[in-house]
Amino acid sequence: MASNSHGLWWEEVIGKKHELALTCLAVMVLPLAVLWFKRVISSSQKGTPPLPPGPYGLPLVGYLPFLGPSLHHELTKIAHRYGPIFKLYLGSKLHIVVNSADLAKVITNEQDESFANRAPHVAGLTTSYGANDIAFADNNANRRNLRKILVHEILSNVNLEASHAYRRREVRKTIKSVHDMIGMPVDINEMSFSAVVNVLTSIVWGNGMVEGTKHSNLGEEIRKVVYGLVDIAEGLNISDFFPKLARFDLQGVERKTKRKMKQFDWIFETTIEERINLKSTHGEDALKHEGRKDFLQILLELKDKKSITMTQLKALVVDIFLGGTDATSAMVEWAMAEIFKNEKVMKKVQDELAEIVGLKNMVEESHLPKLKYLNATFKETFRLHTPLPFLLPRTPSKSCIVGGYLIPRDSTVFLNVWAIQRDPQHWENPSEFNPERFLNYEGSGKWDYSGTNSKYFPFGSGRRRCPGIPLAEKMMLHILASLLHSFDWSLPKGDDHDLCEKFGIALKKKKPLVAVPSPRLIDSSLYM
Ligand code: HEM
Repeated sequence: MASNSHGLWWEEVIGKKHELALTCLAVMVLPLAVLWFKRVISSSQKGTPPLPPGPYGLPLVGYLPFLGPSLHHELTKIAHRYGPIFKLYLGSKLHIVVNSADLAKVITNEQDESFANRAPHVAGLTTSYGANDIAFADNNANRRNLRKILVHEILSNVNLEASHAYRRREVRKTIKSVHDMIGMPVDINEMSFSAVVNVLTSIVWGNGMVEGTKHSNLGEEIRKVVYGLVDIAEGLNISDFFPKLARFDLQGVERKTKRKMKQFDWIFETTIEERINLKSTHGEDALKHEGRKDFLQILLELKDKKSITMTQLKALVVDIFLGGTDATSAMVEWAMAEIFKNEKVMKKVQDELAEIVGLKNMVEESHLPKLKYLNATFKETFRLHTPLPFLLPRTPSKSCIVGGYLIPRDSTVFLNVWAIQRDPQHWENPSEFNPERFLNYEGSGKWDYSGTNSKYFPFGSGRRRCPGIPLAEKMMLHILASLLHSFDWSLPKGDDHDLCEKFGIALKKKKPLVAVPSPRLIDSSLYM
C-alpha cells in the first residue's frame, strides 16, 4: 500500500514535469514553427523555388562527420540517392553538388557569368596573395586582365612555339636521368613532377637566371617549395568549413603556407633583383639571341608599363606552378598506370611511336599531334581519372535558379565532373578503359579539352576554364611519349598493380606507381 502510494506520488511528479517540459517546448517551438510556416507560404506565394534536396547532417557540423576520405566517391553515392543536384552543409557552409551534364551546362554556359566567382580555401587565399591571381580571385576586372595576359601574351602560340627549346632540353634531361636508373625502380609521379617543375622553371626564368647566379639549381628550389605547398593544402582544414574559426588557424595551415610562401618570395626577390642588375638589355638580348623573352621578362615589362602590380606578377607565377605541376604529373602517372594494365593499349601506343617517331629518334614536339592513339589514350585517362573531380569550386554572385532549385548567393558549387564523365547515360561501359572511344568519333575536336562538350570537361568549362591547356598538353604528351618511346617498362616483382585513388589537390594514385625501365632505342647515344 505504501509503495503504491509512493508510486502514485512519483507518477504525479513525473506527469507534472512532463507537462512543464511540454509547455516549455511548445512555447519555444511554436514561434519557430509559425516563422517557418510563414516563410514557406510567402516563398511559395512569391514563387521562390526550394533549395535542392539533400541528406540531413548534424547541427553545427552538417554532413562533415559522415564523409570518408574519398569525397568524389561519397558525393557521387549521394547523387544516386538525391539526383542530379543536391545540397549538403559541410560545417556551416552550404554546398551544392551538380552531377549531370545538362545542369553543368546551365552553370558553365547559360549562367556562366553569375557563377563566375570562386570560393577559395584558406591555403588558396594565402598562395594567391589574397586572391590577387587568376585561379582564386572573383570574376573582377583585375582577374580578367591577368587572364588575358596569361592567354594572349604568355601562352600565345608564338611564345609557346618560341619556348619549345627549353621544354625539349628539360625533357631530354629527364630521359637521361631515367636512363641512369636502368634496371632500378623509378617513382613515376616523382620523376614527372621534377620534369614538369624544371620545364616550367626554364620557360618562366629562361636561361639567364639559371646559370651563374645565386640560384645554381633553381628548379630544385622551386620543386621543394611547390611540393611543400601541395602537401600542406592536401589535408582537410577546419577553417574552410567554419569561417568563424578561421582566425584561430587551428591546424596551422595558414601559418605553414605563409612560411612556404616566404621562400617563394625570396626566390622572386633575388631573381628579379639579379634580372634588373642585368639591366633591361636582357630583354633585348633574349629577343636577339633566342628569338623570345622568357615569361618573367614579359611580366616585368608589363609591370613597368603599370599593366600589372608586383603582387599580381608573383601571384600569376605561383598560379602557373601550382596549376601546372601537380595535375600534370598526376596525369602522366595515371596514363602510365592504365597503359601498364592494358597490354593491348601498350602495344598500340608503342607501335604508333615506332611508326611516327622511329626507334632511331627521340620524340619531338612536332610528332605529338600525329600520335593519334596516344592522344586518345590521354583523353580516356582524363575521362576516368580527372585530376580535379569538382574542378575549382565556383560561387554565385547572386541567388540563381538551376534545375528548378534555388542556389543561394555565396554557396559553394561543386561541378562533379568525375561523375559526369562516368555517367552510363553518356558513356558505354563507363568504367572500362577504352581509348578507341575517342578515336571512333567523327572529328576528334568533338572531344577536345575546350570544355564545349558538357559530357567531357576535365579542364573545366566557360569563363573559368583552365587557361593553361596548350602548355599542359604539350608538357604531358611530350613527357609521356618520351618515356614510352625511350624505354620498355616492367613492374617490380610481386607488385600488385592496383588503380586505387587518393583524393587531394589533384586526384592521385593511392599507391605511387613504381616501374623499372630498360632501354628501347637502338642507338644508345640518343640517351646522352
Ligand atoms: C594537366 C594539367 C592541368 C590540369 C588538369 C588543369 C586543370 C584545371 C582545372 C580543372 C581548372 C578549373 C577550371 C574550372 O573551374 O572550370 C583549372 C584552372 C586553372 N588552371 Fe589549370 N590545369 C592544368 C595545367 C595548368 C597549367 C600548366 C597552368 C598554367 C600555365 C594552369 C593554370 C590554371 C589557372 C590560372 C586556372 C584558373 C582559371 C580561372 O579561374 O579563371 N593550369 N585548371
